Amino acid sequence: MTELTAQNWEPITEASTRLSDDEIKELHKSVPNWQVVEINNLKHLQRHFEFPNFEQSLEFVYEVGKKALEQKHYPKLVVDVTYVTVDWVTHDLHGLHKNDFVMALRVDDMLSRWELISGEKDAVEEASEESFPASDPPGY
Ligand SMILES: C[C@H](O)[C@H](O)[C@H]1CNC2=NC(N)=NC(=O)C2=N1
Repeated sequence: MTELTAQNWEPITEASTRLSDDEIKELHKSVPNWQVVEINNLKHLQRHFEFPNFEQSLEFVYEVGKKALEQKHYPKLVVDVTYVTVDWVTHDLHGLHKNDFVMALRVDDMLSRWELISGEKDAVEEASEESFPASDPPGY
């Protein structure tokens, strides 16, 4: 099979069609932790992520949201205290497109760096608190 990569994005045009079941099966091999689910006769790509607390769930959703904004391809995000569900579908095509698999792969790539990302954030917060203590913000 041709390996899916995070760069495989294709613009949706009038010629674009949703994937066939065989194509879905093939692309699914690149993101095995995601599930293909059928909702109201439409196939979606979903993954459930667990986090130790709501803060982490929210940070994760924010990072996924930034990826979505970069690409203007938007997921359904369900945030609960200790889990997040990410759901991709290409609404314009009423089904799955390769792009949904590309986005899933980008989320997986981001997750593999997740500890690093949250670690860096903590460090940044500490540094800015030192420079501008909450009791004495700049300009006050
Ligand atoms: C014009 C605009 O780019 C399109 O409507 C995009 C926006 N983001 C989208 N996101 C998703 N998930 N599916 C779409 O069909 C879609 N369409």
